[in-house]
Amino acid sequence: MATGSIRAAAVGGSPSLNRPTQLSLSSKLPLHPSFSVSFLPRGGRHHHAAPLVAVVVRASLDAKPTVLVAEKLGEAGLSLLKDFANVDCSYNLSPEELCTKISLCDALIVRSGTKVSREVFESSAGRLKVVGRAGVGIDNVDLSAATEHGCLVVNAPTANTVAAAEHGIALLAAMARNVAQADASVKAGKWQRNKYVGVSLVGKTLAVMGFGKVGSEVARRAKGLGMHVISHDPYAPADRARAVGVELVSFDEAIATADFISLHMPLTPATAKVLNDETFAKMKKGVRIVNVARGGVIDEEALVRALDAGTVAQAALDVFTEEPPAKDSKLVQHERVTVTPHLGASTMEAQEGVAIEIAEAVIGALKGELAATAVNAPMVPAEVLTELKPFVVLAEKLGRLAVQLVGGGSGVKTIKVTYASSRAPDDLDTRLLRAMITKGIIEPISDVFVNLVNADFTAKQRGLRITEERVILDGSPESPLEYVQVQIANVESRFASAISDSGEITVEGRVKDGIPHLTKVGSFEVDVSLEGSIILCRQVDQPGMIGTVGSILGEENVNVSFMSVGRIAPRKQAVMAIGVDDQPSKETLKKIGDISAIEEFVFLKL
Ligand SMILES: NC(=O)C1=CN([C@@H]2O[C@H](COP(=O)(O)OP(=O)(O)OC[C@H]3O[C@@H](n4cnc5c(N)ncnc54)[C@H](O)[C@@H]3O)[C@@H](O)[C@H]2O)C=CC1
Ligand SMILES: O=C(O)C(=O)COP(=O)(O)O
Repeated sequence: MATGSIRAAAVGGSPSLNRPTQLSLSSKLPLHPSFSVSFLPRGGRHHHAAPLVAVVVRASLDAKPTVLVAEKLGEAGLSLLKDFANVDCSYNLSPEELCTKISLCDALIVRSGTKVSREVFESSAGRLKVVGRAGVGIDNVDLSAATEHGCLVVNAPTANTVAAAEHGIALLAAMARNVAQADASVKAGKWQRNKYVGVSLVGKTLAVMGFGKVGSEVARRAKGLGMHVISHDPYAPADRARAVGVELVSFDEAIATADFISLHMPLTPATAKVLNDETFAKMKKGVRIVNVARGGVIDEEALVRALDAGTVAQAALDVFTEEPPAKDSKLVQHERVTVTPHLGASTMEAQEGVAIEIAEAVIGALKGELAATAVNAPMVPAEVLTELKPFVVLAEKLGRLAVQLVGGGSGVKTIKVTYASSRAPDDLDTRLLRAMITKGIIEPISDVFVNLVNADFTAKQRGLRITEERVILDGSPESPLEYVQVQIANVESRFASAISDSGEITVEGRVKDGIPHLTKVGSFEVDVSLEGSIILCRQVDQPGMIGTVGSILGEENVNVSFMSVGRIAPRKQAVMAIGVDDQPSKETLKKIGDISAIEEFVFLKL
């Protein structure tokens, strides 16, 4: 059976922030505290062969969530939101007003004009579960604080791409032909045809810095204008650039050879002030710069110096380090600078699209789905999710069981999870399972709400070290997993039999006909479906035990769903696992404990 390699990995960091650019699915995971997900068998709870149905349960059915829309959002998006939630459109809130309001909101929707700071998450006191950024750039949202507070951040990454690219091209052409300056001059009663002679675009080299969604659309359009387009993007696939007829080059080559530079990278620590005194000095004299990305990628004071020195002939800027910029900003007032007030995404079409995209993402997240555009949660593809659904439930329940077995104030620190599967390691994405085990372990012992967003962070914060191992089995890899084992090391147990021969609290489970089952406790093999709650008893194996315990429970009308006995050998020690639908009273549990053959027992809530 169990053969082959074992891979171990320690988990400690925050969840991956990487996500595929295209993803079209949502998972049903509890991201909102008033929502939970159950997977119920169709046609009765013990009809195990029946297909599973995912059911989203809202704890308080009358409590509509409240969504605060803090910046102007397209009507189509607002109307979707209003069908589902109480919508509070409050624009131009001060930071203090935002912090006050947020404690009454389940979701917040912003554009680039609202800083969603750590204070906002702290002020929400755990109620805020989703921040929707109606646009691309999430540099105005404190992602670390969101993650620490278990708050999902979603954006609308595609609907304004074309608008931003068109604005980039508009600025490029307007700058080259002095459109804004000439317009102001004519309106001031002048007719200065010689002063506003421009430069041509055709045949000039354009360096597109950042070959993502907007950058590639700008490149495509610039090619149509007859420009020679090169690009610098350390992460873009060369074949995607080649397909548009663009060569990817180094940063230095791009800035040194370009007649025009157009910026399309996100603002990150690596791109902050990437255009500065040093890099301006490497540029061709008379270079022209367009920025529709973020103001912070340019050192604005250095740009003023480069304009004054003639290194940079012109600049066209839609974005600024501080928005709005100071009225007396030298950069904004510069004669050879064309400016717009962050209009890249502002077309009727883009705003309609963005509003719908963000409304759907926020509603999905509030319903307990994981939106495709999540920024601070690991993404799990649709097919993987469908396959893993019953294992997701199993993982959480094993975590819950394992932690409830801890006793003696020993402190939970080291958790080992083993996944046994005939799949190759790369073929099994365990992030979701790890998050659910973490949820199962932490939630019964704290008031922290754990979800896919903050699971790794919360584990790290509590000093939990979770290591994952893979047991690779022979056989057909039809099912993603054979069993999952959760072990807690260096602890005592309330139920000594849960300690395996190797010294850890051990619980192991499998999925049978779509239903999660507990199949091992300590070194004892059992088989009980993980529904309702469980009583574990260690006893001397002898006839009549099942009947005795069953009738004590029956007296109190506690329905027994499953019973199974795992024993070392006939008439030796055995562990009996009893699944019960209801919680037995203390007296009933005491009566079970008083049965002379029962050496120890424990009641565990699932
Ligand atoms: N002015 C406006 O209204 C709008 C501004 N934007 C901004 O435009 C920028 C690009 O947006 P999208 O194309 O949608 O994003 P994207 O994520 O599709 O593309 C960004 C690209 O930049 C690349 N990149 C990352 N670090 C880089 C570096 N150090 N040097 C060069 N390239 C780097 C990435 O590999 C990626 O290909 C973002 O900052 C976004 O906020 C987007 C829409 C509207
Ligand atoms: O999507 C982006 O990154 C933008 O910069 C657009 O910003 P806005 O939504 O227009 O404030």
